[in-house]
Amino acid sequence: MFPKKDWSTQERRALTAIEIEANLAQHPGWQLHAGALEKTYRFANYHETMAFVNAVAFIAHAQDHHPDLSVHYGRCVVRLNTHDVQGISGTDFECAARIDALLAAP
Ligand SMILES: C[C@H](O)[C@H](O)[C@H]1CNC2=NC(N)=NC(=O)C2=N1
Repeated sequence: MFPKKDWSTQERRALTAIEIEANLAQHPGWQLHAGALEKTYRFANYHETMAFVNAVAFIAHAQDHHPDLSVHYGRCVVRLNTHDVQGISGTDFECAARIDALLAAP
């Protein structure tokens, strides 16, 4: 029903610490924490938080890249890493940008 594709244009390899720093500078609010990219999104209430969570799940399915989500009443913590390279890849940053775009002003 929902399209799924190998969407990443990124080479599947672990980025170096310098590459991660350079990418973080282009992705406001994201930081490296315990081996993953992490960002906390805040919302007015549970309903808004869950709307965000469901939109992220839709992206994750379509892109076959699935962030860990920690869901709270007015907050969702998103964590991204790439299992097969045991690190952070360009795919993680691409996914981070797509999640941020959900909340960008039209
Ligand atoms: C086979 C499949 O593409 C992989 O297992 C995908 C699935 N979703 C994933 N999600 C995340 N966050 N990292 C991965 O490395 C990953 N790998």
